[in-house]
Amino acid sequence: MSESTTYECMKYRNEGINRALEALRNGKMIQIYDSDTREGETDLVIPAKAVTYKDVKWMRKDAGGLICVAVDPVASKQLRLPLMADIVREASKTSESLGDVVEKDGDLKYDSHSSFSIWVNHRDTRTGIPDLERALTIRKIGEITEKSLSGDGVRFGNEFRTPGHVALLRAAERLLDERMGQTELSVALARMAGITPAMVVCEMLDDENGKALSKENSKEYGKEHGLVFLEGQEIVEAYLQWTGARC
Ligand SMILES: O=C(CO)[C@H](O)[C@H](O)COP(=O)(O)O
Ligand SMILES: [Mg+2]
Ligand SMILES: [Mg+2]
Repeated sequence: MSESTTYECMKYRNEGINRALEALRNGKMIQIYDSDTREGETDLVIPAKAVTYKDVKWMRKDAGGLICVAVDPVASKQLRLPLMADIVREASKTSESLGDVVEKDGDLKYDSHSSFSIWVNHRDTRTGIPDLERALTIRKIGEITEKSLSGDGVRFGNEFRTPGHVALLRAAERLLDERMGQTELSVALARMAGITPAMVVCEMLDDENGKALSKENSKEYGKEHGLVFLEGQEIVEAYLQWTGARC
């Protein structure tokens, strides 16, 4: 059986996973909550290639966190997307003040390191911030990820410039074996769905109390908007099933 049809034979005991994969294949939004012991945050999540300016508006107004695109580790390597912390560490060799500020072991209370890469705009944008322009940059990140994974020798800098207004996140090389942030959880789901593994994530924040939106309120929001809500552990278990699957 070919790679692209592998997912068709997979059905998961967890109905939420089946529904989430179906939604993602149809370019629809879902929610991913990482875990009570990590950030304790829920992100809105949608495939980059499917994003329209209305989705950017939705994330900006209803979620309110950072709008980022998580990129598969294989594509990240081929596209030479660096971790921002590595760039700053390198630059600190000639600028001492950067050495003070760069992320160090133990800095993050919820993980070993952040997944932030560079911030980009597509070269066809003007300022890069309006919903239409961010949507264009995001879709183009989806397209270049797809091209890169299909073996096209693409050059990231031909299409994008940095600094920009869309944050790239580089998924960990060993994906869920290494890190269980929404960066890796969303990319794992994309692989399972058989879609391009470039995924938009945006944290849901609470307008009333200044905190991240609680799990309960995120679920309630999801019910009102017909979104599938998944927790990190559910994705980890399904991904294990997927990686061990022989159809
Ligand atoms: O910090 C973030 C970027 O705004 C978000 O938490 C996002 O979910 C991706 O990060 P992570 O993989 O660490 O959860
Ligand atoms: Mg975070
Ligand atoms: Mg997160």
